[in-house]
Amino acid sequence: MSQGFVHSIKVPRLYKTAATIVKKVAEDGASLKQLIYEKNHPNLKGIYALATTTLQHGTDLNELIRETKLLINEPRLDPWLARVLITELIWGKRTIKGDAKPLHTILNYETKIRQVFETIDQHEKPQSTIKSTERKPRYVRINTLIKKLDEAIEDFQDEGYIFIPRSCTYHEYLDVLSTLDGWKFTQDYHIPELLVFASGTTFYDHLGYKNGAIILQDKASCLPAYLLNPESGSNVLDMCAAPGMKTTHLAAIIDNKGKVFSVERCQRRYEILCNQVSTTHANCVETMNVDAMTLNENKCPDVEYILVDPSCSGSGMQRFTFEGEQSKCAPGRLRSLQSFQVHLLRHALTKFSKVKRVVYSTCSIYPEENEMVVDEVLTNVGDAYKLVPVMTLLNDGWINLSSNEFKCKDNCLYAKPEVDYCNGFFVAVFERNFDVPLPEGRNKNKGLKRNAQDDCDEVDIKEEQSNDVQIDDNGKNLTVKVEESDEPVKKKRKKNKNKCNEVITQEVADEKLKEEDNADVTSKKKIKKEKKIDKSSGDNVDEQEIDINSNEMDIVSKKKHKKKKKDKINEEELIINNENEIISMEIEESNVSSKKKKHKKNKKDSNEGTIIEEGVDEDSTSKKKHKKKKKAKSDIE
Ligand SMILES: C[S@@+](CC[C@H](N)C(=O)[O-])C[C@H]1O[C@@H](n2cnc3c(N)ncnc32)[C@H](O)[C@@H]1O
Repeated sequence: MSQGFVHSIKVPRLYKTAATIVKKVAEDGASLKQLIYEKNHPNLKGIYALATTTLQHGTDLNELIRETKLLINEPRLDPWLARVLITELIWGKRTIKGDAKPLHTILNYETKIRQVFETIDQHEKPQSTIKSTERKPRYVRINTLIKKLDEAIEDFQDEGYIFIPRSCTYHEYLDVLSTLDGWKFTQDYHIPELLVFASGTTFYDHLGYKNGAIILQDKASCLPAYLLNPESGSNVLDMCAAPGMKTTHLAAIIDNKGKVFSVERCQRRYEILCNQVSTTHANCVETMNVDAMTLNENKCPDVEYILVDPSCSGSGMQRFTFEGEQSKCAPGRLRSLQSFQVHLLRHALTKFSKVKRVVYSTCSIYPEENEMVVDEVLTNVGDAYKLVPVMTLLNDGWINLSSNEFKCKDNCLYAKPEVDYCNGFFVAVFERNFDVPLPEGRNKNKGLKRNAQDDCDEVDIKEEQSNDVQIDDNGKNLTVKVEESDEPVKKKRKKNKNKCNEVITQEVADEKLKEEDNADVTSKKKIKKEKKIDKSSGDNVDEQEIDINSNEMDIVSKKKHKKKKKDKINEEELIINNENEIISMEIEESNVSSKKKKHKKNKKDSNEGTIIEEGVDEDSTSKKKHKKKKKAKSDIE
């Protein structure tokens, strides 16, 4: 630990509070006024002025930060606080007083900032406010396993919401969304059970949310299950299931008739999945804590529909940040993700002889994880599958499609936040041609060295990114990560270590297949769990890249030592994503076990549900809040 930096001088509360408010307004579309009045601060006027000015100069601030490379060179500096301080320096009092470290950092850049400011001023850039299109509406999926859609709409009307009937065309619908405010709500143009409320509408205290009747799920995340559209009574496989948003959507689509095999490799996320399944009364779901690459027809018989929604870069989730440009995904990481995605999708397409339709989705906007994955797999499967043009499935009501430059042409869809008012997303729909036999041979995994820890990490990073976007202004059990947004990915991954630690190669997968064919499934699961826990206590994985090479092994063992130390002092921070409705929770070991108990209890008493976003025990909440406060405090200092 660095000895030179003393965490004693606090950032003035005015700046700290303004930064928190700006963040919430920019990312979540929360109401500025409401947030201001919530704050019990002697200088409300000052905060209001500072926050509004910061928001008004969003574009200029982005440019100033980019040109000065401020956040690149100062990764510990909270970006929101930086914006507030620059605002004070340029448009406010023109000076900042105080001895806290972030203030000094900004002052060190003052000359540079002013120089850049001169140039952007000369260009007479328009000073923008946060555009309404940058605010994501609040999507509420009605869980039709618990409540009928028309009843839900009526209930909301009884609560005072004003229903705008479903639009006739997609363009008309987008117009409605652009003006959706206050108490208005409407029905999604494509997905009937999805209702859309004004940005910032909160439901964390809503009874329906608590009892699983309503699910806060972004439209993008609803598209895969909607497009897979399994028939009631059929068997469905969700290969990458946690935290279970799409699994439970699938269960609702088949009306709990048939079966959803819901597979999650990471144990920590598996527990969350089980909780979500139980809360939402998705009784047709059979959860499996295994690697999807080990699945076959014996384990998941008669599967006709498969959803492949693998870990990805999460680049589609970053739009709602204030950042003008996205943080780029390292090429190595992207390659590794792509290779993993290809293997998983190919497995889905080739190992289940009865499958009719497979949907592949990512919340990435990189062609490397989308068109390029689809193209590669299409080459492997030949004519045994064809892509269904998504445009026809959506009755011509979509705007952004995959690129014609690829083999998959414009058959797949992209959701674009600035157009579709939802997260960035990609979906491809494959349909089986039973006239052509499936290609023979193994799904070779040579060079594929992803492990369960990687998956937990990948998702966590994505979730953290999306969490920055999704924080609810009501904030129940949500973490406002003011200080950490620019923390390097490497560090975040370190934080999110958990029990899963299983290197998956083809050899391992094959061995598992053999073993499992001979073993009773339940006892096998137990053994696996024990194995994982054993490994996690001694092992560790490289935190930077998924492809571990021999040089990195040294680093790994050093990290082992560091991590052990760190683990003792750090509580585990768990961020759950439904890729859209995110919750950040700090979970202590005890919570994990109490969750397990809770899950068991829920199974017994299906009327009592725990809520995924809230999945923390009530009595531990205040403890966590305290810890959270402490952490935020020390970080900002
Ligand atoms: C994008 S998330 C899935 C989100 C989920 N479909 C939902 O809608 O709630 C990807 C998940 O796949 C899991 N995963 C990654 N590789 C896997 C594998 N080989 N087998 C099973 N699960 C895997 C990750 O741990 C992660 O939870």
